[in-house]
Amino acid sequence: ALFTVGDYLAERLAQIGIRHHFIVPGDYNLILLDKLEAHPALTEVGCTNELNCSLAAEGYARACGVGVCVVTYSVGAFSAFNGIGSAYAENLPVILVSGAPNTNDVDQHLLHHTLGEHDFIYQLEMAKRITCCAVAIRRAAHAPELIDRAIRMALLKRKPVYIEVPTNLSGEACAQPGPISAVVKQMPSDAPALDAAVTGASEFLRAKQKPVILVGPKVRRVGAEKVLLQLVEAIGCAVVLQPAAKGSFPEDHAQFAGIFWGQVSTLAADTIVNWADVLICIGTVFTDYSTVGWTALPSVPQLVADIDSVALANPNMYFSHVQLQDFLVRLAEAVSWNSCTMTEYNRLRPDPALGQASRGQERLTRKEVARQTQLLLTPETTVFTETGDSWFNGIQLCLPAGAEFEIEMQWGHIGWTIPASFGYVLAKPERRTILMTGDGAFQMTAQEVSQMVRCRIPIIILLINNRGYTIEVEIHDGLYNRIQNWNYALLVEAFNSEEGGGRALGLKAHTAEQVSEALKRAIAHKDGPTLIECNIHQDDCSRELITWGHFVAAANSRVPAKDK
Ligand SMILES: C/C(NCc1cnc(C)nc1N)=C(/S)[C@H](O)COP(=O)(O)OP(=O)(O)O
Ligand SMILES: [Mg+2]
Repeated sequence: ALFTVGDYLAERLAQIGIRHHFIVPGDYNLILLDKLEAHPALTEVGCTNELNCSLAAEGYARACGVGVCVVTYSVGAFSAFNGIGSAYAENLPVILVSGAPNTNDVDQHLLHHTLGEHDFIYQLEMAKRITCCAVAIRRAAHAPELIDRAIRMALLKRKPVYIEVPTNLSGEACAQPGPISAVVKQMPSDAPALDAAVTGASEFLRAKQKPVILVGPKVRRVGAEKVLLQLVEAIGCAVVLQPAAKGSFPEDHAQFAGIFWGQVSTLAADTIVNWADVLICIGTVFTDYSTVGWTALPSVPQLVADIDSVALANPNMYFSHVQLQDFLVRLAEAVSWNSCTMTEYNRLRPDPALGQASRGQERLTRKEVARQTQLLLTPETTVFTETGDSWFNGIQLCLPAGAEFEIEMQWGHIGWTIPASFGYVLAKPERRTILMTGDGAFQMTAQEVSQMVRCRIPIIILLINNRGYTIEVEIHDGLYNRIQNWNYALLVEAFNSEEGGGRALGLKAHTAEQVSEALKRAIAHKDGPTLIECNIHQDDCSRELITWGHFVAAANSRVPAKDK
């Protein structure tokens, strides 16, 4: 049979480890979808809309390192751009493939699913702004070079890419692909830079007494968790995590000293950070949200190890092209033991707060839901926490060894957990996946529960119904933070169809007793998702959210600088 452009793309996707591709069909991508579906290693997964399609690919990339979503031109791609923004912000290689108009029509005719003008490059130009590489195939002969370039850049930069395929090229003859090693080969560190960075860093640290390691969200993105552990155990110092890095270091490790989040830190992490005389920042990202409105920007000198660079505070030096993995391994060999901050932290470590169980019939509280969620956690559990008070409830969880934690703190798209967990579970079906989401968030992407039913995915959705946008209320309230209340339990059961698929189970809980009953049923329900609507009072939110909200509101309301 003829080997085509669509076959080339299918083969490359399979070769980089893709086993599921997320799609919404449209007349510009149907031939391409046929070619992808024809590949034995690829399984097509339909999504209810392109926002969810791109977020499902983002969640898939969290589980297996790369994801792909295939949409139609403009009406599809514009919605998918939001999930691509998340992939960019979260350093995830997601490949956005968009169908496009027939090449014969370009600059000749006006076409549907376009802006209705003789302009066929606007989408490519938009994609360039939110990806590390955007290509549009205009002739079949160019397909191999363009496809390989885009995929290679996605894997090298850990950022999304864009590939535009006109509807009449997918089925055109195309060269066969050469070895995938040429596409996936990583760039090794520059040897002199690596040597100098390690020497400089170990001298810099030798001159310090109280080192603390601060782990950021990028460590997991380059798979550096194991070499991080080597460095941690070579120094012996206290280790704290940024909130978006939760899950990338074992919380049962003796050196774990909590989540550092300024005034809303856990386990007194901020006290040891404030005592340190040097912070070893590994894969860290300091934003208004992660620094509690800039009130928790560390002020001590830092050694900053990023994805492919190292920066020292003294001497003030910068080393580019030093891969994080290489640097951590070499630094672990070079550093000397210094457990002084660990000794000090062990004196500061707060006693474990034993959540008091509420009595069965009392009105349900946020704390009680968090307490019962904690009891659910096992080494096989993955927790997705949504932007909202769920962030603060999730961050407080103590993860047993092996438990995984996903959060989208940089992009912060409410509703992300539903499609992202759907994508994630397709790549990691063996894990028990639990979502902590809010009523406002759920209303953004609820349709994707329908695909969990269709694919019989037993995700447990803990929907905290506090009647509105509570984070926003705590930052700055107004009528706009009120939303229409839904019958969430009834809604998910509307996705059950006689024509097949699994079954969604919708449960309501108003008391502690009802939550524990519902959780027992959720764990037993394997043939599809279970949504447990946890009804709590609208003012019942974490004190951390209130504290954090005050500082973020203050940061948001700074008057313009004079010279602007
Ligand atoms: C509206 C908005 N943020 C603005 C926003 C608006 N649109 C998108 C896509 N993402 C966003 N973060 C946020 S955090 C709501 O409080 C979320 O409400 P909910 O899901 O109900 O959670 P809480 O009640 O715990 O806050
Ligand atoms: Mg809410």
